[in-house]
This record gives sequence, C-alpha cells and structure tokens, in this order.
Amino acid sequence: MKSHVITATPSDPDGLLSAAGTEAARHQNFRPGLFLHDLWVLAKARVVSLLVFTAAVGEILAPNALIHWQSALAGLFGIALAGGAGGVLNQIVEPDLDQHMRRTLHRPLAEGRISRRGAIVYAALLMTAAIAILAWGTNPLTLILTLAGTVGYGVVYTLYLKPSTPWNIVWGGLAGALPPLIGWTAITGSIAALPVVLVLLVFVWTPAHFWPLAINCRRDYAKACIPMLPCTHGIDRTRKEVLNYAILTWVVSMIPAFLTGDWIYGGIAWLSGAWFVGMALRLKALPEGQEMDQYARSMFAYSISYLFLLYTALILGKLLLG
Ligand code: HEM
Ligand SMILES: CC(C)=CCC/C(C)=C/CC/C(C)=C/COP(=O)(O)OP(=O)(O)O
Repeated sequence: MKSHVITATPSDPDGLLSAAGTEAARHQNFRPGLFLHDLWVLAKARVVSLLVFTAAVGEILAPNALIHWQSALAGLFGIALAGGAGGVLNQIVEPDLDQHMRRTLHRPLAEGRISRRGAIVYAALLMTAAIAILAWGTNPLTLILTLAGTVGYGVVYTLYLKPSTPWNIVWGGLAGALPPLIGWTAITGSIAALPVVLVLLVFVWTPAHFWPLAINCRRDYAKACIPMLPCTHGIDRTRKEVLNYAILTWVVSMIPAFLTGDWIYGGIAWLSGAWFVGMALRLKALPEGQEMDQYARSMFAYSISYLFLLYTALILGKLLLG
C-alpha cells in the first residue's frame, strides 16, 4: 500500500488533502496486486457481498429455485456486477468528499491511484456485463429492477439526495433494499408479498444501520458539508430516530414469520431485534463523549451482523421446515 505523509497547511489544517495522490504518482507506483485490490474497493465489494446474500435468500425462498438454477446464478452475478457499478459511480462523483473524510481518504480515486476516466470505463464494463448476463439469464422485470438499484444509488442518492437532504439515506436505502425482490423475480418473473416485505425490512433497517456511523463520523461529514442528520439536527434527534427505526425494523422483521409460519426465523428475529433495540436505547442513554462515539460504531457493526443473521435465519427455516 502506498504510504502518504499527511502534511498540515493553512488551507488544509488536517493535512487530509495532502494525502491525495497525483497523476505522476499513479504511473510511477503501479502494482498489479494493489490495482486488483483497488478495483475491489472501488466496487464496494464488501457491501455488495451482503446485497448478493440478501438476493440469494430471495431466490431460495422463491418456489422452484433449484429447477431455475441458471436464472438464479445469472441473477446473483448480475446483482454483484450492477451493485459494483453503483459503488464505482458513487466514487466517481465523490473523490473530493472522500478526500475530506478519514474513513474514505485512502480510496483509489481519492488518492489518485485510479483516474476518473479509468473508473468510468470500469463502471461501464461492469454495467454492460450486468445487463448482458441479466438479459441472457433472467427476465425483463429483473433487469429493470437491477438497473433501478444502480441508478437509484449511483445517481439519485449520490448526486441528488446525499448532498441536499439529511433524509438522504431513508430514500437512498430503497436502492440497496431491492436485491431480495430482484432475487425472487429472477426465479419467478413476478412480484409477491414475501419479497416485498423483505425489501421493506432492509428499507427500514438502513437508517438504524447508517446513522450510528454518521454519529461517529459527524465531524468529518460537517467538514465535508454533507448534511447528514447528526450535523443538521444534532446528536439527540439522530439517536431518537435510530431508536424509532430500530423498533420499526424489529416490528417489520416479524412479518415474514407470520407470512411463512416459520417459527425458527421468528424466534431468531425476535431475539436479535430486541438486542438491536436494546443497543439503540443504550446509545440514546449514553452521555455525549468518546464512549458514545465508540458505542455508535459498535451499533453500526452489529447492524450488519443483524441483517445477515435475519436473512440466514430465513434460509435456515426454509431448509429445516420446508
Ligand atoms: C443508502 C443506504 C446505505 C448507506 C448510506 C450505507 C452506508 C454505509 C457506510 C458509510 C458504510 C461504511 C463503509 C466504509 O467503512 O467505508 C457501510 C458499510 C456497510 N454497509 Fe451500508 N449503507 C447503506 C445500505 C446498505 C445496504 C442496503 C446494505 C446491505 C444489504 C449495506 C451493507 C453494508 C455492509 C456489509 C457494510 C460493511 C462494509 C465493510 O465492512 O467494508 N449497506 N454502509
Ligand atoms: C440492486 C443494486 C444494484 C443496488 C446497488 C445499491 C448499492 C450498491 C447500495 C449500497 C449502499 C451503500 C454502500 C451506501 C454507502 O453510502 P455512501 O455512498 O454515502 O457511503 P460512503 O461515504 O462510504 O461513500
């Protein structure tokens, strides 16, 4: 990994901008291993892995998934590629913002290891491959929903919502919530109540996933002039909203149990949701300071395990109860 000396200057007191690379540095420091890692980071592959997992669960819950295994595989590859394209589009728009935030400072475009033009070509290749694979292996509805996901995140959220409203992620979250439905439609070609509830579940989970992290990173967001809720409405209001959305997620997470009669899922959802709400209550009760900041990080980390657990429980129930 290329190392930077972060230098403070009057116009860049934290030295964050000095960490950004130059065109010359990009050519001098080319290393294939690092380049592949950069492509991985640029596609936000870790986030995409959870998107693909929720899509896989949508497929497994659909009737006759095994018979339609080719559509199932095409659906998963298509979502992975289209989700990756969304991640690249997001970073093409935001290199300046990424340079201002400690969390994103070392991203390939922010540090100049990959050029904007290179990233545009990469996004186009990912998107073309996604469209080709979905058009070949699935159906028009699946293709349209996936395109809506990429445009919703890469364009609508990144370009319009994120810089303009503190409620950006409530609406931006819709794009990332679509994969369970996309997985279902890849198999069935139609929409049904269960996958729509699974979309609703990710949709209401997203604010309680992201706002704890936004509390933790609020100073960086403020510096970058991004109107995230803790910066515009304060920490107390944000903690209240985190609690509201955690409770809402807990409630919505019980609906699949009633729709399917799957009590294994129901039990796991009840317990893991109660823990999520408990964390939101503790976050709300803590006095502002370092402990609260650290606890907000823990809640963000738990939110990811929680969603993974809910979706794992859904397949577990299906496998054990049929
Ligand atoms: C607009 C909606 C969303 C926002 C604003 C958001 C925001 C974020 C942010 C800022 C991070 C930290 C990334 C980093 O460490 O650099 C993150 C991580 C993550 N998000 Fe979200 N997220 C959203 C939706 C989703 C959805 C829908 C999923 C999956 C279903 C998801 C899964 C993840 C995962 C797995 C990580 C951890 C990535 C890692 O460990 O590197 N997110 N999210
Ligand atoms: C179905 C389909 C193809 C969907 C694609 C949607 C997608 C990739 C959603 C991921 C959401 C996400 C990583 C948000 C990060 O927020 P941010 O960009 O504000 O975070 P950052 O500060 O880390 O860049």
